[in-house]
Amino acid sequence: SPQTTHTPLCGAGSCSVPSLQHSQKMLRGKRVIVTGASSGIGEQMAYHLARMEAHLLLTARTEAKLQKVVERCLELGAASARYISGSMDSPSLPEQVLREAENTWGGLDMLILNHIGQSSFSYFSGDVGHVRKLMETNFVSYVALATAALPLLKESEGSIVVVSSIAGRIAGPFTAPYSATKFALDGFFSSLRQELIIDKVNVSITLCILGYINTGKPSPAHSPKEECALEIIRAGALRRRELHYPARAVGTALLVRSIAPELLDSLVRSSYRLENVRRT
Ligand SMILES: NC(=O)C1=CN([C@@H]2O[C@H](COP(=O)(O)OP(=O)(O)OC[C@H]3O[C@@H](n4cnc5c(N)ncnc54)[C@H](OP(=O)(O)O)[C@@H]3O)[C@@H](O)[C@H]2O)C=CC1
Ligand SMILES: C[C@H](CCC(=O)NCC(=O)O)[C@H]1CC[C@H]2[C@@H]3C(=O)C[C@@H]4C[C@H](O)CC[C@]4(C)[C@H]3CC[C@]12C
Repeated sequence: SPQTTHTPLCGAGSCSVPSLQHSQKMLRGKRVIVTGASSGIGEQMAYHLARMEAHLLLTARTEAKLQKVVERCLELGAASARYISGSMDSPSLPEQVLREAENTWGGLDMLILNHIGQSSFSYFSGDVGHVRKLMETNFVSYVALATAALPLLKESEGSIVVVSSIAGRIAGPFTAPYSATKFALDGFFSSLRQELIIDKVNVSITLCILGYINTGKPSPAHSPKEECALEIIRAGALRRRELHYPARAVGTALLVRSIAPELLDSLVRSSYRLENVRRT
C-alpha cells in the first residue's frame, strides 16, 4: 500500500533500513508544521526537528512561549523557524496556518497534529459545553488542518501525523470528554487513510497511541517526553500506520483488551486510588 511501499521523504537512499540516523536524515530541509509546540511533547518534537535541520512552523496559544521555542530551534540548527499563535477552537486558524506555510515555503512535507485543549482527570461533571469545546479543539481542528494541508501534501507526497492516546483505544474512567475526542480521531483518520489508499494518493497517515508520558517532574515510572517525541517523528518519517509508545505497555493493554475486555476494564478500574479523584 502507499503507506509502506513509497517513501518520498527518503530521497535517494534505501529506506528499507529504518535506522534512527536514517529517519533523522530524511527530515533535513523538510517543511514541517507542529501544533501544540509551546510545551510538552510538541516542544520536544520541535527541538528534535530543529537538530535534523527541518523548516518549522509552530503553533499554540501562548506567544511568549512560542517565541522562546523558536529561538531555541534556531540555535539547535533549524533550517528556519516561525510561529503562529492562536487557539485551535477558532475556526479560521487552521486555514491561516496552512496559508502561512504555502506563502513562506510554497509547500509542506509533514503535518504533526499534537495540541490538546484543557481537560481535567475527574468524574464526568455533566458539562456538555466542555465536551463540545474539547471536540472543536482536539478533533474538529485536526480535521480542518488536515483538510487545508491535503493539497500541499499530495503535491509533496508528504505525511500527516496524529498524536493520540491509549485513551483513544481503551476508555478508562475520568477522561470521558478527552477519550471521546481521541476515539473520534481514530475513526476519522483511519477512514481517510483508506480513501487515500483507494485513490492511490501517496500521503501517509500515522496514528500515535501513547501511554502516560512524563511532561512534568522527572519520574522513573513514566516514559520520557524527549524519547516519545523522537519516536513520533521517526514513525511519521517512516510512514508507519501506527506508533505504540511505550511499545510494551500499550501493546499489552491492546492485546488484553482484544482477548478479555472485561478483565482489562476491571484491571484499569482497580489501578486508581479513587479517593484521590475529583467529583466536580
Ligand atoms: N502527556 C501524556 O501523558 C500523554 C499525552 N498524549 C497526547 O500527546 C499530545 C501532547 O500532549 P502533552 O505534551 O502532554 O500536552 P501539553 O499540555 O504539555 O501541551 C499541549 C499543547 O497544546 C497547546 N494548546 C492547549 N490548548 C490549546 C488550544 N486551545 N489551541 C491551540 N493549542 C493549544 C499548549 O500550548 P498553549 O497552552 O500555549 O496553547 C501546548 O503547546 C496530546 O495530543 C495528548 O493527547 C497522549 C497520551 C499521554
Ligand atoms: C489531564 C491531561 C490533560 C491536561 C491538559 O488539559 N493539558 C492542556 C492544558 O493544560 O492546557 C491528560 C492528557 C493525557 C492524558 C493521559 C493519557 O492520555 C494516557 C492515559 C489514558 C487513560 O485512559 C487515563 C490515564 C492517562 C495517563 C491519561 C491521564 C490524563 C492525561 C494526562
